[in-house]
Amino acid sequence: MLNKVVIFGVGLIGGSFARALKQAGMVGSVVGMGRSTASLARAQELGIIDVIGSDMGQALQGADLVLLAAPVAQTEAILSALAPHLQPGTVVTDAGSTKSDVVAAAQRALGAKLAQFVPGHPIAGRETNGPDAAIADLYIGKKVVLTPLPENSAADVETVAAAWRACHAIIHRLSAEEHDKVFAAVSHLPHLLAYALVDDIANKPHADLLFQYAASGFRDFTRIAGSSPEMWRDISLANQTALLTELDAYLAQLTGLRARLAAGDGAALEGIYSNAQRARHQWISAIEAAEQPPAQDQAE
Ligand SMILES: O=C(O)C(=O)C[C@]1(C(=O)O)C=C[C@@H](O)C=C1
Repeated sequence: MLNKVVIFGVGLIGGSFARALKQAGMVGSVVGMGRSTASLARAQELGIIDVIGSDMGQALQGADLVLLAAPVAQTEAILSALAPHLQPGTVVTDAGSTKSDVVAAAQRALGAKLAQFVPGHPIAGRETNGPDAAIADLYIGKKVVLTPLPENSAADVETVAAAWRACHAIIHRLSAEEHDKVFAAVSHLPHLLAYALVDDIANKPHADLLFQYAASGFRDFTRIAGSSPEMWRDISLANQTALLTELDAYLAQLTGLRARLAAGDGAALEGIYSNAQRARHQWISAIEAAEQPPAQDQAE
């Protein structure tokens, strides 16, 4: 049970965390902090948070857990502001989609209090944001990747893991570097590609005609281009190196596909499409199989 939880950023991610903890009866009171007074007021109106925090010292007083759920570029500023008020016994975690930059920011901002920061990343989201998008079941059956620091105590890591488990998430662990490589490939690159495709179509002189006929294939491929541009700008830059590596690999794939298309090499195209179709079927089957039994943590 967490008596007091402080959440920076009460949108989809932070707001859903608060809602899930409340639904689980895991939290006494939730204090919301953030840049947008309108969002904080709305979160309070919706019952997501109990109190709007204005004074950092007061907000952190007696807090068991602090969650940073603001765009990753704000991590260092938030941690620097809270560091002087951070008391022993308070555990800080985050929900950032990148981890190496977050760890570096925490090292700079927290200094001797670094041990109290347990980095994390819930692998859940939608293309909508803001407090109105927050739902209690966002994390059910979803993975949360923790990238604990050597400085963290096992008890603090467990505090964070237990909070996410109360949201019915499944805990995994990776190093920050592994995490950033993996998510560059399967999350950050797809977002960049979706934005690129929609931007490309939108900039064509006959865009209206194209959008008029775009159907479910286009909708499925580009759903994530409806996500927050600010959040994805920050993620792209924070994970620049790994994202560039994945983008280069993808460009090479496209160049190869282009050559085969230009050569009219149907067999080669079909070979690539078949390989992708097989891999996708296997991936979907594995997800469905994992969803069957009750949620279990990955062997930690
Ligand atoms: O489903 C979406 O809309 C998401 O963008 C979710 C998604 C993802 O890429 O899968 C995006 C960012 C988060 O860090 C984790 C999950």
